[in-house]
Amino acid sequence: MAYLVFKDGTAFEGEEFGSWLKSSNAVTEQEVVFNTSMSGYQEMVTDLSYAGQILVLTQPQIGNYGWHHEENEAAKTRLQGLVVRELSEGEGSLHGEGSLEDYCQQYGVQGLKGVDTRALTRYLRQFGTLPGVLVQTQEEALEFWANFQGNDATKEKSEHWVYRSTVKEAYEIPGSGPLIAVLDFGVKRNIIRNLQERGFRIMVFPAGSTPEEILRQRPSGVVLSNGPGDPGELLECVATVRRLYDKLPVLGICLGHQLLALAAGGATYKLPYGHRGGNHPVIDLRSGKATMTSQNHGYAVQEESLKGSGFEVTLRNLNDGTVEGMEHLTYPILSVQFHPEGAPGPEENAEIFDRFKELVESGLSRKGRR
Ligand SMILES: NC(=O)CC[C@H](N)C(=O)O
Repeated sequence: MAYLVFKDGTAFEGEEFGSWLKSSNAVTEQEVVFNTSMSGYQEMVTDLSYAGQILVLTQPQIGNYGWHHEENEAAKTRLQGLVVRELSEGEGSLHGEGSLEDYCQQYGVQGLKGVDTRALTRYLRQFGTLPGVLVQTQEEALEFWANFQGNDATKEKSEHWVYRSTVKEAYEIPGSGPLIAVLDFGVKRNIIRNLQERGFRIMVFPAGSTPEEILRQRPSGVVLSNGPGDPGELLECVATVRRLYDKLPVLGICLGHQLLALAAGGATYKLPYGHRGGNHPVIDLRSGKATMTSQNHGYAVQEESLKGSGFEVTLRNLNDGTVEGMEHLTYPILSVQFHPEGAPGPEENAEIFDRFKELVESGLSRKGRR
C-alpha cells in the first residue's frame, strides 16, 4: 500500500508502481493537479510543463495502448508522481515499445494505482490545487506535515525548472524557410514539429539565453514555448521577452503567452484548480467560431491588467470566461493559453501556426520593401 496525503490529513490509498525512493527523507510536497483527457497519457507524462507535479488522471483506464517512444514530448519526463485508477499493461497495443509502467520505473516517476480518482478529483475541485505527499506509510505523511513550514519551495522550484532548460546550448534544425528562434522553457516536441511542417529553419535556445544571443542569429520570428512554474516568478524570462517582443513576429504558447502579458505590463493569477484536459471550449471573439482545445495550465492572464498594454483579447474560454488568446494591436504578436499542437481530436487549432507563418512572411516582405 502507498498513499497520497494532503495537509489536512485526507489520504488516498493505492498501490505503488514506477519508481519510489526508499528513504523517507525524500518525502517532499508537490502540487497535485488533475487532467480529464481520455487519452494522451504519454504526451502528458512527458510534457515538461508538469515538472515537479503529481498528476491525477480522471480517465479510469490508463496505459492501455502501451508506450511509443517517438510520441514523447521531451527526452525525459520531469513529472514527480502519477495517480491512476486502473493501470493497464498495454497488451492491446499493436506497436507498443514498452509500457507506461516501464517508463515510470525507468525515469523516476512515482506511480500510485488503484486510487479512487473520482473522489480525489472532487476533493481537488473543492479545495483547489493543493500540495500533497506520496508516502509508503501514513506516519511518514503525518510527520512531514507536522514539520511543514509553508510552501516557499514553489518559488525556488519555478526558477529552477525553467533554468534547467531541456537544452544547454542553442541548436539548429535545418529547414528551407525563414529562421525561427524557439525559446525553450520546456518545449513540447510537437510544437517544433508543427514549425518544421511549415518549412521553417529552427534554432532552439535555452531559456536563460540573452536577447543579444537570440537577435545575433537574425531570426525572422520568435516562438515562446510552454513550460512549468508560476509565470509571475520568472522575472528574468519576462525581462528577456520584454526586450524581444517589439522587434519580431512572436507566437506565445501557454507559458509563452503568460510571459508576453507580463512583459507588456499585465498580470497573471492562479486558477482555482487549473485547466487540464482535451475538451476545453474556446471562442474566437472576432469570428464567433468555437473550437475544442487541449489545455494544461494552472495560471491565467488577468484580463483587466491588459488595459493599455497594446494587447487585445481575441480568444476566451467558454467554461469560465478566462483569457485564452491575445493579439497585439501594433506589433505582429499572437498568443494562446491552450496548446494548438495538442490536437485533441480534429486539428482545427493548427491554424494558429499558419497565422504565425503569415505574420513572419508579411514581416519579411515589409523588410524587403524598405
Ligand atoms: N503548459 C504550460 O505552458 C503551463 C504554463 C504555466 N506553468 C501554468 O501552469 O499556467
